Amino acid sequence: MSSNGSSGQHTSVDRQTLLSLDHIRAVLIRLEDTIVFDLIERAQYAHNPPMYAPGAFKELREKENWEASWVEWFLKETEAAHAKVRRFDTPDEYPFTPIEQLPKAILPPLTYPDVLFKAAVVNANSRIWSWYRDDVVPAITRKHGLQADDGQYGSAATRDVEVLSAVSRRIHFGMFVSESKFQSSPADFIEPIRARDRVKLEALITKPAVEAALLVRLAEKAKVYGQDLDTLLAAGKQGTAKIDTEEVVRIYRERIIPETKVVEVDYLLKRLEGLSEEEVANLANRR
Ligand SMILES: O=C(O)C(=O)C[C@]1(C(=O)O)C=C[C@@H](O)C=C1
Repeated sequence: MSSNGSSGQHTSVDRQTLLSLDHIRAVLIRLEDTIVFDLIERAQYAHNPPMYAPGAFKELREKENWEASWVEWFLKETEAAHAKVRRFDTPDEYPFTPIEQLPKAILPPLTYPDVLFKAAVVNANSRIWSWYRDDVVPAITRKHGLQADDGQYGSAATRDVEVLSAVSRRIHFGMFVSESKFQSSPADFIEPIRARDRVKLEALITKPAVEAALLVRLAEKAKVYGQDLDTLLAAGKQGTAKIDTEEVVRIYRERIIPETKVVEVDYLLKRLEGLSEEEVANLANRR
């Protein structure tokens, strides 16, 4: 959700656009490209297990007083710079580092249109980090050998931070999807929210045709973006693909889409928090 950069202190996209499902889905589709490219970038390097193990580098412990992993330290360093330029002031960006450990923005805050219901905002980054570390990284780097280590800890961590940022943004966009769906028919959601009925809420937000089309499109993107055009053009034969198409599709199917749905449902469960009976009744009567 970029700002217009002017001194007017307003952002460029209005509330109605932000809540339009077409706009939201266009953002999600664009993020597919970013995520596929970022995965390809990370897949150039080996798994490098020490990067993900807490306390694995004595230099980090001694020089930076940092006991967690190398990648988490680099996330904190990167996010500290980004916090200063207001990245986490926008309603679609959430840090992996606890916000209280990050510096304040240098410039005064921008005003964003009130789109999300503030009390319902969720942060899924600790779960995203766990499955990225334990599943995504080993899967996309398997071609270098199981648990292989090429010592490229800086380059690989830079790519990790890029993948994690794009995946996190994509997943937290689920809150905009939820708000949009809620606004279009609040009455359908109120009862399952009050009954804490996750299954019913998940059924209300799930669109199997959208998911199916996404996975088909994604397979094509992974195939096209991951092909070795240099070998094809120079030698007239297929080179080695830069990424396993099926792995990219699996990561979306088993991780990214389900996590987006968890965020959507978690958001909805908190969507009525702090509202009076009258306010909920008004929502229920809105068509
Ligand atoms: O596009 C939507 O309606 C979404 O809720 C997003 C999304 C996704 O993660 O891509 C998640 C759930 C739906 O079943 C379809 C797609």
